[in-house]
Amino acid sequence: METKVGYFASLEQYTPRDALEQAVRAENVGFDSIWADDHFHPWYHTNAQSAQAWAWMGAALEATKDIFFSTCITCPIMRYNPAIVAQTFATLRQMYPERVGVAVGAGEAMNEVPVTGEWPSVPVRQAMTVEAVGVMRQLWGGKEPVNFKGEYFTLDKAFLYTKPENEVPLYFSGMGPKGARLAGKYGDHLMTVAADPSVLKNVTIPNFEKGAADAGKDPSKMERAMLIWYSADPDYDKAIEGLRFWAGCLVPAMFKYKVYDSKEVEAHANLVGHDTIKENYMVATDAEELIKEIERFKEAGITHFCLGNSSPDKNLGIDIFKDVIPNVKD
Ligand SMILES: C[C@H](OP(=O)(O)OC[C@@H](O)[C@@H](O)[C@@H](O)CN1c2cc(O)ccc2Cc2c1[nH]c(=O)[nH]c2=O)C(=O)N[C@@H](CCC(=O)N[C@@H](CCC(=O)O)C(=O)O)C(=O)O
Ligand SMILES: CCCCCC(=O)CC
Repeated sequence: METKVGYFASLEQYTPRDALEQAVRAENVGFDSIWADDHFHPWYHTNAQSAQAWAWMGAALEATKDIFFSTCITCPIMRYNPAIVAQTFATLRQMYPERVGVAVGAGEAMNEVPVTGEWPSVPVRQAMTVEAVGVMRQLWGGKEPVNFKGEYFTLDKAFLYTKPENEVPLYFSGMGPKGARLAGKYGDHLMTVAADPSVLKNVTIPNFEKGAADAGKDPSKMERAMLIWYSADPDYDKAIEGLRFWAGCLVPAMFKYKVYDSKEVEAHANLVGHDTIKENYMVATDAEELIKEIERFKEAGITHFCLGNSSPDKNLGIDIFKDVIPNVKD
């Protein structure tokens, strides 16, 4: 499968207008896709943003020429009703055929708790996500109004009048082994986050492939997309510190406990050392180093990169890919 290089235009880190300008620049540089985080609260507090992803996508699709867009990722089970997620992405895909996908996952406390007060366990949220995907697919494909009474969601003669020309490609996020299996079974493609390449190769991807095979699908035709942040700068220490905004994602407690106040997340993020940041994200002083990093993950089986630019100079962080993209494509 051909390698795709996508740009993650963060709505938590940059203003929506700034992220839109980055998307335009990234398309001109030759990226294959644009991905946007779908958040209510951000992963950092100081100077953070948190624009609504779907509103932004409409504007960004119009401002660009033909590049593919998806969220990375949307949680379709709590603050959003899955039927409304289905309607939103059907609308965007009808307006921009072949250019729109959606990625879904079981959610994060910082996006759901502030507006629902609820935070079910991981297994419950995973079961809700599976049911939500079923709801979305029934609506996208439905030629007649749909009645459905599930454990979590209900459709009562629900019909999508505005339909995409074909089904919206659905990336399913799996970070743990069970999540990856569900991604294979219920998604069109895998979405995951950067991890040790040996974990991706020996745990995440095999679980994804097993889930796909169990559902009678051919996993070799399904993308394995991965979000990873990078920072490029001629000054190595400056490049590492550029990634501070995302250091909270490296604190496992953020996923296990009900942490939803961005000031609290930031306090944890500020305790993360440079070594941990270096080990988990891509830090580079030139294009050559970025190419090597991407190759490590390609060897682990990743086929679609969603690259979050946390470089001190964000334009440099985009333009450097003129020298990276031709060298990582097969
Ligand atoms: C927590 C793991 O669950 P999993 O289903 O694998 O992954 C969850 C993620 O997909 C979501 O949190 C997702 O919403 C995060 N996310 C995101 C994900 C991604 O791949 C790319 C980009 C993004 C950006 C983004 C996200 N979310 C948003 O809302 N908005 C965004 O923009 C996991 O580890 N699962 C394990 C099972 C864990 C488990 O069940 N644990 C037990 C306790 C065990 C113990 O005590 O030790 C429990 O909690 O009960 C698995 O194997 O699946
Ligand atoms: C390990 C980080 C996964 C979630 C990242 C996120 O929500 C920011 C886009």
